[in-house]
Amino acid sequence: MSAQQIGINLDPALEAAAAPRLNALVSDGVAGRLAAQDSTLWGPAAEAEASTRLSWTTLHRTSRPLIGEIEALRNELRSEGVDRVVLAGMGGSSLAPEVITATEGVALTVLDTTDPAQVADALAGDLDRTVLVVSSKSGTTVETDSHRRVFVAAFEEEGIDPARRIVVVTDPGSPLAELEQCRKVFLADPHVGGRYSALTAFGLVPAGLAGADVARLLDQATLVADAVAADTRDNPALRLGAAFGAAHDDGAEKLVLADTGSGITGFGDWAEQLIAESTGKQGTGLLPVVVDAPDAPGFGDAGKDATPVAIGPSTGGSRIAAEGPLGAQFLVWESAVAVAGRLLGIDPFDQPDVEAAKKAARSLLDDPDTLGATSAPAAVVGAVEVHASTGTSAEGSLADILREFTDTVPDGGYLAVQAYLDRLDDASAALLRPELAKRTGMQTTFGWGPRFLHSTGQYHKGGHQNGVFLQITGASEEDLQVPDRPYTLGTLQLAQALGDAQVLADHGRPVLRLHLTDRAAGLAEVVRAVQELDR
Ligand SMILES: O=P(O)(O)OC[C@H]1O[C@](O)(CO)[C@@H](O)[C@@H]1O
Repeated sequence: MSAQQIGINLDPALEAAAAPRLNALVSDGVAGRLAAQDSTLWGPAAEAEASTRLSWTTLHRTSRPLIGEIEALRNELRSEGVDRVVLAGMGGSSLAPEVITATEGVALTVLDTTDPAQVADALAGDLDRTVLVVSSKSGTTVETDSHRRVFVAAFEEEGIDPARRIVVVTDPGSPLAELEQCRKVFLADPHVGGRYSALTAFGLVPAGLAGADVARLLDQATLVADAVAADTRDNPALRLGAAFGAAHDDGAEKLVLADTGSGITGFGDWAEQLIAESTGKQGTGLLPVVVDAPDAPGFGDAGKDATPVAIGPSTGGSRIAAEGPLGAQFLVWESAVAVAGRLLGIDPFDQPDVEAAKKAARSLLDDPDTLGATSAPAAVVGAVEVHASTGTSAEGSLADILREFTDTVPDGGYLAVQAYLDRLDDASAALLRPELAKRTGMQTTFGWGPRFLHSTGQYHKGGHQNGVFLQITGASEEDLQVPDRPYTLGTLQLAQALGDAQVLADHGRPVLRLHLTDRAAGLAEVVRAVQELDR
């Protein structure tokens, strides 16, 4: 493979619009300065944060010693018959290993949910063969802490010593770094933020333990590293970053990502967090819209507010196409988003609005009565309870309610579907994205809660304030108590939905929550109602 194998193709109009930005980036020496970890690239306000966030530019070299350690532990575990890997981690602590293993066809069970049924499914796997990787940079993320607690209890119940079956990935100094009940702690480089951590221990340990060839990823990144560090007009990261900046400034702030035959599985979900959490702040940013394929609604028919981006070869509808192997794409996209941050005038390394939703969820958990009161429905239609925030109506049929609600999306705005459900058993909820996009003609995103809170959640609150939010929550047949905590997973899941809805409403954004009292029947009713909408 040569560096040329990572190609960024732009349509001629975007190429022309990006050219002045590309020239400025080259003459400012941005690529070389980024490779040298110059924290002044994003202005004085961002300098302190950036000075502890740039080690990702050299991970293709500095992560090498990890490979042997991972291999040794994998061999040890396998010799004990432990070959099923479950990963507990949110956002940057699970998205990279998920795409790495999916691309290689290697099995990895990812827990980035508080849905009781989805967690129960992971617990129902063969625990005799299971190792749990607990990944958290901060060591304090509530979802990951809950997963660890339920797995410790389940291991103990089966007579399995949790200290032999838990592997930790965390930053030095985090509470998890001190965890006694674990087999091994991998300390990651603390000078890399979660969404830039694909080639640190956060990406490599779970993927490598599951059986992925992680050395190859580092090789792929190495082959493109010189091109990414070069202050030249054909630098793929500068080209991609300049195109993002030009598209944004032209009003096409949404990046519609579709795989066009890249050979990578699920790259959009990883890129979604990188783009949204890095750029969606101070009322600006790039909104990633991940779609199933180039023929999905929103891609080929994108309007002036959106840029169709092919992951893989260009297609008729794409304006940007990024081709190359996964390890190279990680480095190119991380660099491009950092460059776009400079062009947009924001700090690409903080996530100032994520904390607000966490805080609101925490205070709801502290006061379960409020949780009960907030969940009284404004209307009930079959198996669907309707909860509307100020400014949205709960009158008429489900289709009427949805029609009136989607009409509140402003010109050039977007509709976000947020499903706090089981992404395996309730997978059909994802159909709502193409259905709504097709019938409303609006850019529509879809996210599983609480996973998206660590991804597009930052943009929703911090980015362009033109989103309208459709939450779907559902009753759980069985709930799971979180050991030594005063809440169940189901309560936590609801508090997360209500907490985020509260913060969105505080930002003046319309929120409609549909609660499914019977998940299958309720989902079918919602899909039917959406199908009654027309443009
Ligand atoms: O690794 P941690 O500290 O558990 O955090 C998980 C995720 O939560 C966030 O900090 C904020 O949502 C992400 O940036 C990060 O990837």
